[in-house]
Amino acid sequence: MLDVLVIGGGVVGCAVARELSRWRLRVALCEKGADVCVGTTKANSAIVHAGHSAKPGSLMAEYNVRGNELYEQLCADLDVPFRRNGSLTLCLAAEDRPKLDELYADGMANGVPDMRIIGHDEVLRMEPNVNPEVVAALHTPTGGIVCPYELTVALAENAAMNGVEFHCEAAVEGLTSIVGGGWIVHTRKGDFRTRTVVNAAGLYADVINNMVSTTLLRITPRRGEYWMVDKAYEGAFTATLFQLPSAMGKGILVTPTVDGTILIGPTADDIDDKDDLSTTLPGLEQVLKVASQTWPGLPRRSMITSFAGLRAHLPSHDFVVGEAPGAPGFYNAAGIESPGLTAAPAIAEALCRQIVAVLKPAARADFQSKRPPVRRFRKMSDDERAAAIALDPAFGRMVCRCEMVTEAEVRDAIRRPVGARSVDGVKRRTRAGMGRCQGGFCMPRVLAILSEELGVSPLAVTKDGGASTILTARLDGVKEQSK
Ligand SMILES: O=P(O)(O)OC[C@H](O)CO
Repeated sequence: MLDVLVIGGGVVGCAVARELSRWRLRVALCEKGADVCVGTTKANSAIVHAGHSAKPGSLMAEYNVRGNELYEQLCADLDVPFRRNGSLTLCLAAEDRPKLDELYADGMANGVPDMRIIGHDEVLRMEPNVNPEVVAALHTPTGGIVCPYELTVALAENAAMNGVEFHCEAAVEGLTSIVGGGWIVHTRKGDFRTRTVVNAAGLYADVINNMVSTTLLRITPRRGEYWMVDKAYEGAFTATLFQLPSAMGKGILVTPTVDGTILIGPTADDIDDKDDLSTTLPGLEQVLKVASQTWPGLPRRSMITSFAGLRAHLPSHDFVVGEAPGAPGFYNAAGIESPGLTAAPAIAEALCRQIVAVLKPAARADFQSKRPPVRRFRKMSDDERAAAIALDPAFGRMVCRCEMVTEAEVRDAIRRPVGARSVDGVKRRTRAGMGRCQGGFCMPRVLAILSEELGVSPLAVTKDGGASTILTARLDGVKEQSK
């Protein structure tokens, strides 16, 4: 029997699993998709929020500020790039100036450190490419940026190193309570008997909660559309740039990413379909229009891709974290929309504390807080590159030219714990396919390496699990696998 079954392999589920792995507990995680990080976590603004936008007194505010504090150490332990680039919330019209005071007051109430309201000249000294009509801005130096996939994969790897079992393509179909305590969780990969359950199912956390709790939840998918600007504009901004928030959220931002691109978006549209990740012409036009108010020089012709993500929005607009009413041993992490990425380490800390108080396990003396560093060719000096190639010639074979990802890195991403099993799995772990050509050059090579490493036909390799195979048939006389 398990001690804890975590449902959902997004950033919250993986953070909870990793946190629980500090203790002598038998922990497993089941994920509906073919990989971790394929739901809400895979498409968001990649921001570590300072915490001034959350309503004082809310769980969002509490976990935002605490999560932000935890980021430095967490990312250092997991070898995940994280930058405290600070954020500016811009006031672009004189009549809106009092709104900055309100945000500042909320930030103070939430315990956000070192905030300042700065005037037009100082904003432009800090960010010369910002709209020169800016009136003033709230500067929050503790704001940061992180890559959500690198973080989630790293959390999963580290949890697996510490004994957590991962089961992908294991969608939950039902739960049965066990007389005397505990749950049987019925999944597409079989039944799991467990003393406790953590529901971190993202957009589906309401469906899972409603199977067991006396308090029903209803999550609305709130779609956000984005554009990604080419790396040629790296350095255009240092800070994350928000405009003033509205009833639908923090609005369309402009932010550097840890990988050198610039992300703009998201829109905020409530929709019905929890899986509808389509982009729309009006949505993408809206992003360009609003982002141009922040960045008048926005290069419309330098977008390398567009995408949409879905936020798991509850009408209360707050996180639901803790044991669910009427369901002993069943813990929710539901309604985790923005600032969920920021809050994930703090939600994990809180849920782990609650579960440990009930199960009373001993701490693991052999917990390994660090995962083996990832060797990223693009970040090596010339001497380091030469040494890496001398030891492993696969570092000398470039797979993705845009992002400088070598064969050695692709193989490593497949071989690591909770390793990549699809082309997009490799992309999320290495950035192969995330650059200017969006995989046009590297995808066949990644596919061939996956086929070789996994020992399957190239015809069976998928883009992102399920039925998403890429090749449809073998041509007579042509070898299946190119080397
Ligand atoms: O509009 P919000 O409040 O859902 O925030 C989304 C932002 O991009 C922040 O991550």
